[in-house]
Amino acid sequence: VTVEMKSSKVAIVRMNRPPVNALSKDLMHGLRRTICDLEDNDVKGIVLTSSSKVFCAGLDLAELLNPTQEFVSSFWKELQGLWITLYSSRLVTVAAVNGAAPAAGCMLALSCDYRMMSSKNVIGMNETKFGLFPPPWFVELMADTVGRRKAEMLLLQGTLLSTEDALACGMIDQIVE
Ligand SMILES: CC/C=C\CCC/C=C/C(=O)SCCNC(=O)CCNC(=O)[C@H](O)C(C)(C)COP(=O)(O)OP(=O)(O)OC[C@H]1O[C@@H](n2cnc3c(N)ncnc32)[C@H](O)[C@@H]1OP(=O)(O)O
Repeated sequence: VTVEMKSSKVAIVRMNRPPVNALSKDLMHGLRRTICDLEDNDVKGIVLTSSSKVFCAGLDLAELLNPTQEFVSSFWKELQGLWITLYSSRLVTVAAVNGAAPAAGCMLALSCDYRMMSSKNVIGMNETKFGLFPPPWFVELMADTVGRRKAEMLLLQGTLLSTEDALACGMIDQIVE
């Protein structure tokens, strides 16, 4: 995770785990620590974005291949901790979605106060496409953002929306070129 101060009050927080910012346990820990440190330093707002062409590919599936029970438990704790920290942050949080944002990548964006997204990208929770279902708090985030029925349809079908369709249903707030 890298931090660039745009002024004394606004920080650009970039996920920097090539090639796709898959959320490993370490990346989730680093993100949470970064947000907490900025909160402790009188910063007012952050822009969460990526240093590569993918915003965030969601959870690191490689780390979740044949894990021990202990690892899954600590991974899950880190995921929940990151979500609670970002969602409930006192900072003004803006997601600048500058690449694909599937699954937990979408969760990160939906946990922010405002979402802008570049065109020709995709965002959504596609877990059902590979036999998983998003955790309940992912579901609530989506329902709070786009409405319950729309969320049900998107989540059941594991739909990834284009930037334009995401704007049309309120999943994002603005398209930025
Ligand atoms: C304990 C938890 C239990 C349940 C949780 C349920 C909730 C789950 C939430 C999730 O987030 S699951 C993850 C869902 N993510 C995806 O479906 C995204 C999959 N990836 C893609 O669609 C694409 O990779 C892309 C993000 C659109 C980027 O495409 P691009 O063409 O730019 O890159 P490429 O596909 O060639 O990938 C490069 C490289 O990265 C590896 N990769 C991609 N995604 C992941 C990932 N999520 N985890 C780990 N690794 C990933 C991919 O395999 C390539 O690796 P390689 O170069 O070694 O082949």
